[in-house]
Amino acid sequence: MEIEKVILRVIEMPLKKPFTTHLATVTTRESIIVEVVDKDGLSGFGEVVAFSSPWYTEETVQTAYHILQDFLIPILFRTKIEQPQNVSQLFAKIKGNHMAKAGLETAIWDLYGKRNNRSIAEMIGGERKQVAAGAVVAAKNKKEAIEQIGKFHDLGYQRIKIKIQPGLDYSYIKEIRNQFPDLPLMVDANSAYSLDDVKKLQALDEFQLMMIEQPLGDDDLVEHAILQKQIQTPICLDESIVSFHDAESAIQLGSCQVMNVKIGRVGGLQNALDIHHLCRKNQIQLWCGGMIEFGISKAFNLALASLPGFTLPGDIPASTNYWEEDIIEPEIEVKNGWISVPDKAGIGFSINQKRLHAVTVHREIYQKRAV
Ligand SMILES: O=C(O)CCC(=O)C1=CC=C[C@@H](O)[C@@H]1C(=O)O
Ligand SMILES: [Mg+2]
Repeated sequence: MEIEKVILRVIEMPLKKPFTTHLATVTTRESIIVEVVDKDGLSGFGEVVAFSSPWYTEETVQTAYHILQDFLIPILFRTKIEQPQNVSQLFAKIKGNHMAKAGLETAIWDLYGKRNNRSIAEMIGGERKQVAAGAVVAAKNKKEAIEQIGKFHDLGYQRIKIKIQPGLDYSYIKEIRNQFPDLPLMVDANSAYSLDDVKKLQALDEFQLMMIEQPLGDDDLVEHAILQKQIQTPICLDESIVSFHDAESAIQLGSCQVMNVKIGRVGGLQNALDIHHLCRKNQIQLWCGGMIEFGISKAFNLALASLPGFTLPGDIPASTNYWEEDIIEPEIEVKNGWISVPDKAGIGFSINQKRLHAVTVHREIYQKRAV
């Protein structure tokens, strides 16, 4: 594949409702949409899921834009890409910046799929034709959260994830359990606790939670292994797993029983596949995490979640959960708690060019110079 042109678009869209965690509240989502164009004029699309500020990882829209423009795109123009599986190695000499790398690497996966008339799911070995819909409730207060849980429950979502922190945990979950005793429920702490809170976290064992996501430090593996020996609830890691090596170390240490895989956080689809194969071999359950992202990234999440090792519902809601109108068509729909995995070429969705244009706040074209 000869990439002739790369187009970077910064897009901005308000969320239908604020997304609140103890770290930050997201009301407007900024992302970079990456378009790679080959010599025949065919386009592939990827999405950089970094936020506008470094509250989840150290990356931001600005840092990712800089790394793409000044390093990754020039590397791409100097190299003939045989297949998308090789792109992550191509970027290996650039340290970190996983979301910037994933945005470009996934665009190349989409282009390759379109050129060869193969869906992403088919190219990566996906087996499921539909994946379970899962929702995240990140409301600003308990009352609103319980209302949202009721709505998702009625829509048939197969798992609800809520945000917890010290002071918003035991009584909050108890209230939810009183109203929804059998709801498949998990909690995400985004590193709000420390080993001083072991007793608080042990108390949550009474609620039959599916898992507790990232209770401790966002770069920790050792303390999570210590904690897992002291609580019944399975620990799931998110922020701590940014590479294949982290996943290997977490398994060796016994830091978790479940992992949330996000293509952006681990630096691309191939890295996510490598983690999938490792975790399958080591009986670590997986689910596909979300990044409050748009339909291009969610399309890759659908393909990833169709793999056999993704045994738990992920953060995969309908497009209408966050957006008045998504940038893909058709939009992602939940039917009786399930979402179909597209089997059309590439990401399997068309780009809603009118909507993409309407939400684009900055656009730049990078042309491969004739040598
Ligand atoms: O994309 C979704 O539907 C939810 C995403 C989500 O829960 C998160 C996105 C980014 C940071 C966190 O707040 C949280 C997570 O940690 O998984
Ligand atoms: Mg998380």
